Amino acid sequence: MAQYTRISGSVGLITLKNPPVNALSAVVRQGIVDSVERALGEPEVKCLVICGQSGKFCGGADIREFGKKMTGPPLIPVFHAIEAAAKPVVAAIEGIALGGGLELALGCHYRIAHSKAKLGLPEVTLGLLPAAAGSQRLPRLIGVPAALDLITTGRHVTAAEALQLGIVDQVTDHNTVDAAVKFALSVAGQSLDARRISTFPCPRLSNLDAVFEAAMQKVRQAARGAIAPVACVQAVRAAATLPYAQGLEREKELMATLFTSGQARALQYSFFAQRAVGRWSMPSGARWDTSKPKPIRKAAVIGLGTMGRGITVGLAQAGLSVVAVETQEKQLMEAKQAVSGMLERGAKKRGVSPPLGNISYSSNIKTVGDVDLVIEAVFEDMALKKEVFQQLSAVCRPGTFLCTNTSGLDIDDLASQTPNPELVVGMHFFAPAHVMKLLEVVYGPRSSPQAVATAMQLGKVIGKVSVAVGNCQGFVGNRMLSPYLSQANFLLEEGATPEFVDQVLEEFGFAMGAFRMSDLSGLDVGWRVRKAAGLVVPGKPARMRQGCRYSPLGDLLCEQGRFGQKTGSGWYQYDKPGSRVAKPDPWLHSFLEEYRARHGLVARRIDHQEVLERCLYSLINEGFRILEEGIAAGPEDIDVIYVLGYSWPRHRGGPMFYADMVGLTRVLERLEFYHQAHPDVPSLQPCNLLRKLVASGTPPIHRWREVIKKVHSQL
Ligand SMILES: CCCCCCCC/C=C\C/C=C/C(=O)SCCNC(=O)CCNC(=O)[C@H](O)C(C)(C)COP(=O)(O)OP(=O)(O)OC[C@H]1O[C@@H](n2cnc3c(N)ncnc32)[C@H](O)[C@@H]1OP(=O)(O)O
Repeated sequence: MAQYTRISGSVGLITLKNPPVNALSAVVRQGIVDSVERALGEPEVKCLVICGQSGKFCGGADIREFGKKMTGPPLIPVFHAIEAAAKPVVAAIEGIALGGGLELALGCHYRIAHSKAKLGLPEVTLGLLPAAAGSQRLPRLIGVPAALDLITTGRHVTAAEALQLGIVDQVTDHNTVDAAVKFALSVAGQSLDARRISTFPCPRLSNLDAVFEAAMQKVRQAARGAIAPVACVQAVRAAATLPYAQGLEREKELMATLFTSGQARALQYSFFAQRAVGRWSMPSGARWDTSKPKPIRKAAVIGLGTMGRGITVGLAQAGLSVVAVETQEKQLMEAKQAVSGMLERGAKKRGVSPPLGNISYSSNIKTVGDVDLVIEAVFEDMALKKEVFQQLSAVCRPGTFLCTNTSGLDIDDLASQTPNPELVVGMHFFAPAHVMKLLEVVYGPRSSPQAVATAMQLGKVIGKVSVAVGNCQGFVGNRMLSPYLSQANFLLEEGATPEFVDQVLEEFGFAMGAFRMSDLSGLDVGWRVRKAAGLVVPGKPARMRQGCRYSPLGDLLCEQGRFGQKTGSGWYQYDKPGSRVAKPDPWLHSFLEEYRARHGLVARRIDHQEVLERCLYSLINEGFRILEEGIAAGPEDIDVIYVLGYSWPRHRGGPMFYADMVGLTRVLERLEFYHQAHPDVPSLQPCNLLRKLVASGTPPIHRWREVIKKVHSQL
């Protein structure tokens, strides 16, 4: 609702009340209309102030209303009524003014913001555009280039930047509502002619076409097929070239296409999924709301390779004390220098001082005796990790949580090295660990709910989106990647090139195709895993292993020292080791031809559809297996992992959401088709849960959990 009160005798105060973020639901919109009408009708009231309760101005339109029948007054006329008011209306912005929240403020005559407030038009991140006149008012207020930046990226700006841009009129460190009331009283009675943004001409640009061409090129490059950023540029162009009323019409037209699009659905699903994963649960019944995390003040990181360094930076930046341990003195010195550099660069970006003093470096593992939690980040080798865990058990004080940053090793096996396996969990970071948002928190059968809650909470403290997953080889992300990469390799055997497979996957929206990504991560990583699993038979590149089809192509490249970018060659060639520009490699093409000839394989024409379906549906099928086994609690967990950790295009929601969009029946049919053609590839065999979902009438994704529960109860 919106509450109307009179303060200081002559100020009408409208307070938006809709926890948690005062979103503009139908009731709130109606409340604003009623309150404005009332304030304008009261002769004693000289001015109005609009604020939000609990220190939050407004988080925008109520996203939960999208897709439902619209009720209540639409936003545009509400904001026009405010702008047209004959008495000054001041927005008192505390906390947030986002999307419709900022558009509401732009409808007001003045804006006062608290210094800690954040403002922005993030609609583009939800597959929309600021269609409550934001795309028309903002360029008129701050000019086209700045408006294009804010609207196409959706980035939030601080109050200081908002002041500099001209979005707000004043910033205060004190009580914002008091400041707004004082301000409103000071301007009461003055003409409002120059305060109605919709009447402003859009600031002229001499190079208008060039500016919009450049903006369009930039968004198309960054958008990976997303349509909202393009529509945002078109809407701002309308503001720059058309009278306000016509610009509004264009805004409406563009919004109409976006509003019902699959991309908007996917992005809004992704928004809620990212929040839903915080409400984790384990098959044991342990849950986020019944498991209390222990506060972590001091942590240790063991092993200062690339991952350990990034984790140390993340912890220190979040204000924790960190003991960073590396037993090799030379490595320790190098790591210290690298970590300090990372902290300094990060601090410079954020305009703060680097938290160098939060870290103490040591070459002795005994120095971790007084920490609350340890993150082991040594080389991905089980024997080495076990040794470290035995040492940690001897030196850590009782109750210390022992976490391992493994990307797929058995958590339970590691836990068995300690007298307190309940304190052991996996914390699978993604490189670069101080940048990537995703953290897989892996629980073993003996991990305590408190250990899981603590790791999940620590992830949040260091700015990660943490997803709790069960223990299995590769956990969720890497396990699903395995059939995807296998299919990509099989396609090469059958006639495709790495460039073609990557092109199809990149057109779908991945930042990098399977081969470019493998070259970046290092081909030796998978090689080591396959060796440990007994799959690599040097000198004998047979195409079957353990009764299933196997492609030794990756192993053969590794045997030649082609590990990807770092060695200057892999699936592609690079100018020099470490170079990032992948070029098609004639050597690889002849290598593939020779390989096919040696194995009696005849290259055939493979089309886009086959590449996409085989790579994606095999990955999705593994996702269903993961749900069936209870390794992930719901499809949202998998989708968040893929969007944040594996560059799955956000506007496609994630693999499980994509399967829902394509239609489960279609996914099942195509898997059946490909499995018939490749009966020796078990990952193409549709899994039980997928069949059950189709048999139970293909319920929409938000109802899959009901079927999963039934499957679990039958196991
Ligand atoms: C045919 C044409 C039809 C046209 C129809 C036109 C209608 C629209 C017209 C105009 C365009 C206007 C569009 C918008 O305004 S879209 C919304 C823009 N706003 C945002 O994108 C903000 C989204 N929220 C956030 O970024 C964050 O939540 C936050 C910064 C506000 C707060 O962050 P934090 O403190 O970390 O809390 P949480 O993120 O965990 O959120 C708490 C809780 O609140 C829920 N929530 C947040 N924002 C909204 C919202 N705008 N609507 C509904 N619910 C919201 C969030 O989901 C959390 O709840 P939980 O999921 O249950 O955990």
